[in-house]
Amino acid sequence: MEPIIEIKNLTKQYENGRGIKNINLEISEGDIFGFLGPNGAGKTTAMKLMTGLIHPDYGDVKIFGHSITEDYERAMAKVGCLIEIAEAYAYLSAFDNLKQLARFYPDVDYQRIDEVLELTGMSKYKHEKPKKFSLGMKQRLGLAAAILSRPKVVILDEPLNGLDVEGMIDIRKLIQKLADEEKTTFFISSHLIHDVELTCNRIGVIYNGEILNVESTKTILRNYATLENYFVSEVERNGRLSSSVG
Ligand SMILES: Nc1ncnc2c1ncn2[C@@H]1O[C@H](COP(=O)(O)OP(=O)(O)OP(=O)(O)O)[C@@H](O)[C@H]1O
Repeated sequence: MEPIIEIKNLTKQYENGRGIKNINLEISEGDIFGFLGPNGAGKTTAMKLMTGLIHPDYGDVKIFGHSITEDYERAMAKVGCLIEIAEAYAYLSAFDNLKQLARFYPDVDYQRIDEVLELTGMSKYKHEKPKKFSLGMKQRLGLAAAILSRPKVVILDEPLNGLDVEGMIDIRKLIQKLADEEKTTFFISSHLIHDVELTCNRIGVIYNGEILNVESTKTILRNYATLENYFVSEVERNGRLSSSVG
């Protein structure tokens, strides 16, 4: 089966020398891929490159076979994303925010707006304005916006930021439901080990701008019992490798 997202030799170095180096990944249809790494590992950088918000120094990302650098519109046609803080018009209601976005999609009607508000637990705040929302409520609205057009691929940067336990469970269930029932493919970054373990079926560990390993959650749990053990082991193994090389 052709991968839905193909990342090849993706490299971006900021002026201060930080960034990501030579990332290679293939994501298949219906995967809930967890991009796990500590603060500053390079997750947001990779996701900004994947969604064309910044340009790579080297390498490319293909989504449904279309290059993000050469054929941006086609590559992004079936992609929904939420990168960094969810932006919304502070003085428009949650519903009106989504209505603004819906203008770009001919087949998104008011019923669909209500549907995504319901799916993300935001129906009761439908007529309230984001200026009064908590971080968790803004995240939920951002997620509602990301899935509004029924995208086949959803790219989410730290989607659980600011959510309480109930919120995390709700959003996890929503992600799994969309992956199961609609074969939506998810690419999710997180530094929350426990949540990645519960949500994702494949996991890539990123550390210091490089991918250390990619493995199915099942295999990780069979061999290491917990994702935390695996993560520590991968980081240590890599540390030893780089020190022995250096
Ligand atoms: N615009 C920028 N200019 C210079 N350096 C940057 C820039 N953006 C990010 N960096 C650096 O690149 C590295 C990767 O940052 P990035 O935001 O991609 O990490 P992250 O894994 O998303 O971290 P977090 O979990 O904290 O959001 C960090 O060392 C960061 O300081």
